[in-house]
Amino acid sequence: MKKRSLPSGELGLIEQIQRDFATNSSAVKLGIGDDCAILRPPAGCEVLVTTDFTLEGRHFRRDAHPPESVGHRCLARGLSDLAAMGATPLAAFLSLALPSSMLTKAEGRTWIAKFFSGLRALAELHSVPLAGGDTSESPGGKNALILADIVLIGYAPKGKALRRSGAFPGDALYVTGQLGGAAAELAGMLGRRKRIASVKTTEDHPHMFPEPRLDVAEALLRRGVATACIDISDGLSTDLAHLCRASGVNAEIEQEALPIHPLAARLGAKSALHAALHGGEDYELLFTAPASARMPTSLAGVPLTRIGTLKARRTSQPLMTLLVPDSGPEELKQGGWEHFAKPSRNAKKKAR
Ligand SMILES: Nc1ncnc2c1ncn2[C@@H]1O[C@H](COP(=O)(O)OP(=O)(O)OP(=O)(O)O)[C@@H](O)[C@H]1O
Ligand SMILES: Cc1ncc(C[n+]2csc(CCOP(=O)(O)O)c2C)c(N)n1
Ligand SMILES: [Mg+2]
Repeated sequence: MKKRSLPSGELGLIEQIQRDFATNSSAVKLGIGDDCAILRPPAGCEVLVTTDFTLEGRHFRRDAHPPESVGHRCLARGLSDLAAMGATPLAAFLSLALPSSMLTKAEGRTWIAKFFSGLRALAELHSVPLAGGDTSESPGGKNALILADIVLIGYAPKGKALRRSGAFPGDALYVTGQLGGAAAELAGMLGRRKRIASVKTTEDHPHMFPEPRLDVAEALLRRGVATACIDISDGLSTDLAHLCRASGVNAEIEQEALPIHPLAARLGAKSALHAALHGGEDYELLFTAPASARMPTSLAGVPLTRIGTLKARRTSQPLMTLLVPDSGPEELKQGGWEHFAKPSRNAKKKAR
């Protein structure tokens, strides 16, 4: 968002957003400015919709996260859900509640401008128009928080969207990219005394600037090989459990096959494994394909790693098993992020 015309009040901010996100996308027949947007999905496609909160104190901290990262991650969360189903983005909608001081004070206005510049950079990268939203003053006076909700509308050819429920016993299990990097970077950020003032590049920042795997998902859909898919937002162990339950299968993971992110590897073997299995917010894809399918080592420039195999559902056996080298199979418990868990549970997991 350009700094020359700083927003004043709700209408000023909306007009600024309208100017900065002007679009000539043929998918948006009517964008920001009326009671509803009018979208035009391509013929022969189904519409996919997802929504995600970005809440101060829960998903980011104003004293730890650069505002560009907050804007980027706000959109990335929704784009990653579209990628998980093989969908192509059509438009985004942003609902934003801001403390009133953020519009009246220069520091607050700068924060808002940087938030939007982070969001817009990712939107431009993936050609996603911002077609609407809502703006409100968040309650709480001096203690008011920044609350954002992003809605993503996407499309996929009729009947082709990938689901969590399509996997079969015997299928191979793959992940994109590397695991544990987001948790490792976040732990480093929360351990610092001051906010990171500016970042030179969005590359190699798995927590601050995750890269939603839209291109990989599109390539998977084109190849028609994936049977099921989910994105890793809450941690591999938790999201794999969702896929297993939805597909009615058990899973076996080979610990040694897990592609550990270098930032996690630096924490030492035990913490690195914990970050990779339970860390969350890596926004990589976890997908399945018949074991006989030929899978390339990378798709759309992103490495693919086979990390395990699905088994027939047996309630007498654990839903998920970890094959540990030199020790044998262990039950893999669902240990990722959970809202409403006791604060110490999620916090302890980060510190370990
Ligand atoms: N308050 C709600 N009302 C209706 N449906 C909801 C509500 N909260 C979640 N859901 C639905 O429950 C399902 C799982 O939601 P969840 O937020 O856990 O998605 P996810 O993709 O696993 O996680 P993430 O939020 O990290 O993307 C989705 O279909 C979602 O639309
Ligand atoms: C300040 C701060 N503390 C902790 C975390 C970690 N965290 C928050 S929500 C979440 C899971 C995904 O969220 P959701 O289930 O809402 O999609 C994770 C791993 C963070 N990002 N910022
Ligand atoms: Mg998801």
